[in-house]
This record gives sequence, structure tokens and C-alpha cells, in this order.
Amino acid sequence: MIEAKNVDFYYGDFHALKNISMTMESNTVTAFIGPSGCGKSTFLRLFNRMNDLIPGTRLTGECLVDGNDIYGKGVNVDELRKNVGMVFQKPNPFPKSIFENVAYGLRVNGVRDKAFIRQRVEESLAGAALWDEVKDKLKKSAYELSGGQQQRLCIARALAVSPSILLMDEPASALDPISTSKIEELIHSLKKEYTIVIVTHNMQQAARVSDKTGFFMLGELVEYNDTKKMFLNPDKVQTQNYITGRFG
Ligand SMILES: Nc1ncnc2c1ncn2[C@@H]1O[C@H](COP(=O)(O)OP(=O)(O)OP(=O)(O)O)[C@@H](O)[C@H]1O
Repeated sequence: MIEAKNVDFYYGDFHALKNISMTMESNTVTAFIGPSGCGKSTFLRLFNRMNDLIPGTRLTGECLVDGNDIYGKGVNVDELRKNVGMVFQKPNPFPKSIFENVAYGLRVNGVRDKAFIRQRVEESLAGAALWDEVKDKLKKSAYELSGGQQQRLCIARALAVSPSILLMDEPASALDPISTSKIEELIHSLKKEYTIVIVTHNMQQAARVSDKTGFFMLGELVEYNDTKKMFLNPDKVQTQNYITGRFG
């Protein structure tokens, strides 16, 4: 479903990702863990070409989604980003109503059918486990929601354009424990329909939500394994040292 083949990535002269190859399977949750600055977010952002926006960067190797090289000639980046949605660390709703936040992606994609938009907004809010909390205040500003609700709104906004992949960069790190557990439950239920890749600083969270875990260090993928194995009996001593808190 998602594959990296011998990926190297540079910010100017800085070699941020070193020869990374890995496959992330459909309908699984893959977590990336590792010390600050090891390249987790950089790697995640490659898969919807968010790093394209940063000048002076260079990529070698291949990033494939459904077998297609997403940096190949003729790739439509807007289409790619519809298929590969992204949720960021801090909830970033638009200064619009709850309804319009979710409808936004459909509208910019030229959808005009009001009944269809209403239906997608409801489905997406339900998919993000937010519908019951907001169904009576869809016209209110998104800023009236709590941080945790805003993050689920951003997930609903990503779901509205029917992606198959969701990239999440520390989606719960700005949230309180109850909102965090709601996001974790949501991730668990979303994997039935979506392929999810999540960057997290929180190792318990990786252990709770993911099927597979990749441990990065200094731009290298040190170990990629089933999450259970990774946390109980990792293959590499560096992984063991990291998850037991010997450094980080
Ligand atoms: N826009 C940028 N320009 C130059 N260097 C960058 C840029 N973004 C990230 N880097 C560098 O690339 C390396 C990897 O950063 P990245 O944000 O991917 O790490 P991370 O593992 O996600 O870290 P964190 O857990 O702290 O978010 C770091 O050394 C960082 O300083």
C-alpha cells in the first residue's frame, strides 16, 4: 500500500533520512517512534509531498502509494493529497463554521451538490466520532469546540474527501488524557477503512494503537517490526535501550 524504497532525503546539505526502505500495509496502523529530530515527521511528510513546500530539499529513492511512484512524472499532487490526508499536532481548524470546515475539501474540489455535501459532512463527522457532539451546532464557529473536538474536526475534514490513507503527526500530543484516549479509540476504529501512519513521542500510545512500529534514530530506520515484538522483545539493542528509557 505505502512503500519506501532506498529513500534518502536532504535539507540542503543536511542528510535527514538515510536509505530507508519499508512497506506499510493497508488497513493497519503504523507508528513511528524515535528521539526528537530523528526524521519521523520528515519521513511521514514525504507521503503526501508536504516537503515539496520546503526550498532546498532533495529526495532520492522511491515513495510508492498503491504501487505508483508519487514523485513520478505526471503525478497530480492535489489528487495525491486527496488520497493521502494529513492531521497535524495542533488542531488547525479554519475560521469557519463546523459544517464549513468539513465541507471545505469538497467545495474546493468543485462539488456543488448540497445534499451530497450534507451527507458527506455527516458521515465524516460520524467517522471522526464527533457527530453526536456537534450535530445541533453545525453553524457555530469551529473555534467554539474544545481542543480535542477541534482535532476530531480536523480528522473529519481529512475524511470528507474520501482518502485511503491518513498521516497523523503527533495528533494527540496537544490534548488532555481524555481527548487523547478518544483519538486513540478513533484511530483504532478508522483502521477498518483507512491505512494510518502516526508519528508519536508517546511510546505507550504507539504500543496501544499500532500494529507495526518503526524506530528511527539519526535519520535511519533502526528497526521495523510488529508492535508487540518491538515492545516485548525487539531485535536491536538500540530499540531496547530506547524503549526502556536509556536515552531519548
Ligand atoms: N525545514 C527544515 N529545514 C532544515 N532542517 C530541517 C527542517 N525540518 C526538519 N529539519 C531537520 O531534520 C531533522 C529531522 O527532523 P524531523 O522534524 O523530521 O524529526 P522528528 O523525528 O519528527 O522530530 P520531533 O520528534 O522533534 O518532531 C532534524 O535534525 C531537523 O532539525
